[in-house]
Amino acid sequence: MLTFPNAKINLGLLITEKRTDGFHNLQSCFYPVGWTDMLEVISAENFSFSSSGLPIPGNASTNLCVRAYELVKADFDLPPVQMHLHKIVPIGAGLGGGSADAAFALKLLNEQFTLGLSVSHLQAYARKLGSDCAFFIENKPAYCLEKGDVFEEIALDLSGYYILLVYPNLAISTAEAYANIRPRKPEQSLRKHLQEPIETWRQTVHNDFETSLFPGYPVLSEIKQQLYDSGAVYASMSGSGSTVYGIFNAPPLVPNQFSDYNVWQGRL
Ligand SMILES: C[C@](O)(CO)[C@H](O)COP(=O)(O)OP(=O)(O)OC[C@H]1O[C@@H](n2ccc(N)nc2=O)[C@H](O)[C@@H]1O
Ligand SMILES: Nc1ncnc2c1ncn2[C@@H]1O[C@H](COP(=O)(O)OP(=O)(O)OP(=O)(O)O)[C@@H](O)[C@H]1O
Repeated sequence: MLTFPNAKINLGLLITEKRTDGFHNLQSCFYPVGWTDMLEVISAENFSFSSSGLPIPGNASTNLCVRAYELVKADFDLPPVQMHLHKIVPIGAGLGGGSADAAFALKLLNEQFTLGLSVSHLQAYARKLGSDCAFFIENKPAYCLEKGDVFEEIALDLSGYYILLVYPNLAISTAEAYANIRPRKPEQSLRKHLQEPIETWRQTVHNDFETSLFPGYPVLSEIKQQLYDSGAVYASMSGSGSTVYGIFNAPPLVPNQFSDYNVWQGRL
């Protein structure tokens, strides 16, 4: 069976407090985007995992797809499988790519081997693999709280808009980005701002990681400015970086300045 784990963007991201478990509570709207990896799982004599496309740092045995398989296998009599991941979504990019691979592996195993796992059961497995993972089980726009793994409905429909994602070939580790952040209680409601017209977001919808990362990586604020100069109605860094995205009313022309970067554009 073949599946296409997609990326996400964060529309606003407030880091509100450090938790006693070392993680941080946040508020953000997660929104799926169409930049995808490819993951194939077929039954086999022995278990194996391979990957192609972008090189994935670390040992294959710790790949999140393998960890997803092992997690389910601990509870179910899963047969051996051959897993192949073709990695396209940049890594250390704030796009949740690894988390999507893990969540889609869980969903695929559930379907392929008719395990009968419910959405909440799949989300419980996903939470064990990473904070961003649970979002990708339902994979629909959601207002996220706590570690980013507790969801509230949000009526937000950006279909009709276009997005340009710009990864400046700069991997930022999520753990390091969090280590340099100063949490703060929100003064205004992100949820309320997101319900207002997108043209107002430039003034009201912020990603707290921009404050801590932009001074050290000026290329990020340059890309954001170039996106606005190219006509974006809203532009921001996603997650803990380094991808910066712009949302447009019409398909954008990719500025020449981005020719050395890994870019993706499509409809929202
Ligand atoms: C920045 C975001 O992408 C926003 O959507 C996520 O919060 C990151 O989620 P993720 O990549 O799934 O992160 P995890 O793999 O769970 O954690 C990586 C590291 O990031 C830090 N971390 C992550 C999530 C969170 N809510 N608080 C944290 O402090 C922790 O140091 C953790 O060890
Ligand atoms: N399937 C996978 N895809 C990407 N990275 C993976 C995967 N499995 C394990 N990893 C490990 O996770 C690390 C990347 O984690 P990190 O959270 O920084 O990036 P990400 O998954 O691209 O998403 P984000 O930047 O949004 O958190 C890689 O360096 C790699 O060691």
